[in-house]
Amino acid sequence: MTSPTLPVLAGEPAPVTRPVSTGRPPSASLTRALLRKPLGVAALVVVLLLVLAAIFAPLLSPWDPLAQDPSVARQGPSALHWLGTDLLGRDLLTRIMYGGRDSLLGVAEALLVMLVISVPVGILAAYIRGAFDRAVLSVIDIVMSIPAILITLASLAIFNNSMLAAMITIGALASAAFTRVFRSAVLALRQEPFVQAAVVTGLPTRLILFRHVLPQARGTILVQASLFAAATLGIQTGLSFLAFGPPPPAPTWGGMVAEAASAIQSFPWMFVPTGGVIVIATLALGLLGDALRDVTAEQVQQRGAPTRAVRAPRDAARPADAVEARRHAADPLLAVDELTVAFGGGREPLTVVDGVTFDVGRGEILGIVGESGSGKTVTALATIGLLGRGGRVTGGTVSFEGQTISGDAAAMKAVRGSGIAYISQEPLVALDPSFTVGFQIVEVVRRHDRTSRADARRRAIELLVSMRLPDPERVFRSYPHQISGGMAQRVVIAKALAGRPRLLIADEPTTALDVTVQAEILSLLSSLRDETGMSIILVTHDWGVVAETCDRTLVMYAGQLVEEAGVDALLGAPRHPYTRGLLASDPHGARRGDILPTIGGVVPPPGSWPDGCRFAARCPLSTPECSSGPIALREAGAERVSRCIRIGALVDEEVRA
Ligand SMILES: Nc1ncnc2c1ncn2[C@@H]1O[C@H](COP(=O)(O)OP(=O)(O)OP(=O)(O)O)[C@@H](O)[C@H]1O
Repeated sequence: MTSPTLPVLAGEPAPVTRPVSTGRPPSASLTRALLRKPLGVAALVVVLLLVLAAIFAPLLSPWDPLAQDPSVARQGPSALHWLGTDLLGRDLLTRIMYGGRDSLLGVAEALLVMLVISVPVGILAAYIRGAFDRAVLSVIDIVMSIPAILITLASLAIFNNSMLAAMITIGALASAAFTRVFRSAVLALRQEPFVQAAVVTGLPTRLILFRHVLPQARGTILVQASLFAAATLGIQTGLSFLAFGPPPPAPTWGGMVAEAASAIQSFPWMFVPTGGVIVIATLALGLLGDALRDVTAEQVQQRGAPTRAVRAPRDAARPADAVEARRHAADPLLAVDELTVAFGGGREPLTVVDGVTFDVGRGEILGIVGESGSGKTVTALATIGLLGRGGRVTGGTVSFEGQTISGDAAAMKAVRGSGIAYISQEPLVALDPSFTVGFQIVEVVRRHDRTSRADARRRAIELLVSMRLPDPERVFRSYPHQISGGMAQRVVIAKALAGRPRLLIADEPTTALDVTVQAEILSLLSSLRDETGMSIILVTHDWGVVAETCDRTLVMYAGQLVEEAGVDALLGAPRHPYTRGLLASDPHGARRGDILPTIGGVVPPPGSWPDGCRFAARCPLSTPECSSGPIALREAGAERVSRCIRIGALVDEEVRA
């Protein structure tokens, strides 16, 4: 018999699920995956049979569970009594079926209380964070330090042996540990691109939680619910074994085992069916939980690791660069001033973007280029307040249409979706797999236009049409996994445009697409700018994209802006050796048979930046002066700047070439 101890964390938290492409609505995929596990199916069938037998006991059994008949007492299995009779001649199978009502109902009560408390509190704590999260964590610590079994016994004493009171107490106390599990699951989900994409389209938190976060956490919830039910069944039967709960002659599983134990020498058979049903029910619930956990883990593996690992080398202490105030337009749409971003908490956060200043004019397409790790994406994400966990703006400001939005959560929220929209390089992960494309666009249209469902649907179709999609109606009805990468990127752009943003930040929007589709998407972005006057920030590695699409370009290196110029000027005559090196190694300009030049060495990682020019170690023009101290940005011609003190040598080489 299981001793009555409270279930705490029933195993490792299951990985959060995000269904993968299976050709079916993802809501069905967890069930279908479970049905492919024979042990999981067997466990599910056993649980269902036990529940049905308990519910329909009066219909299924011809015997009265309380009717005694001493003439047939202590009998083994027979045609009349399939599992035999007990010490007073009552049919054992009938009593087991009726007894299941009390035990299974008790488990259901505790489960309900546990879920009602822990799911919403865990999800809200992870999503809202801040003071609420801290308060929740403190309460969890306090509740988990309370000796649960004493409180359960006390509640039985206070409420006159009421099993309902005991089960409510167990559910409430166990909810502390499960709140922690669900909180962790949602913390991981918060980083998922489709949740971030929902945030960036300006959807309210309530909607994001119920439509996009809760359905994805269902795998974790189901796993924990099954494992908790298995543990609670042990407690419930343990309590009835100890004569808590309904008094004899009412049948209870624990009470029947106690009766069997009293006659273990004279009638050992009675122990087999009465103890057996508890063992089978507990095993089935446990196996069901295990199968669900396997299924959710497999789904997570299939979709790959969702978020980037945090790197934490030490940051070198450096004096701040003197960045000149530069404005290309009198009234820029977006003004970013000395933006500095760091990751990691504690006393030594790691700076990854360092004093970046730039504007975006109205109707302008601004490119941001640089090698991997130079800080392009972090700059773009910080602009719209979407830095992941551990990332924060540690200096500088971001202003949109003259209003400072950095450090002002309400202003940032108001601007997202309708002022600034964001699209990432992986369109498929930016779409919630649980909903059709149409539903997701309509949701954003309705949020911003506050219009009827029919009007929102019309506008969603119009948006899909304007994305030059071949069969917009079909795409509207499709789930994200049913469309190609190119179509998905158009859908993501349509969704981003649903709020009529004035600025679109496109982070490598064509990287995951094949060359033809890349060209189509870029031409689509250019014509959107021409037709709507929308500004665009285009983060890219590709000089071809810059040449064809952008008006002006920033070159970033090791967290800094190292050159900024109009595209023609930059491509024609770079004024930083890094830009020149990047252009020389561009495969677009290479001729067949030529060996493509590369820049020797690697970008120094955050935390290892030198005090002087960060490119000096890789620069063919560097002199000792380059490494003597921080290099400030300087004018390098009309409306262009460069962070290089060797511009003269660069120009000389250019003239000689
Ligand atoms: N979540 C994070 N935690 C810690 N460091 C991070 C995180 N995200 C980015 N970084 C670091 O910030 C620096 C800049 O990264 P970022 O993604 O902005 O570079 P990038 O120029 O956009 O590169 P890529 O072209 O490969 O996307 C890198 O050194 C990166 O390791």
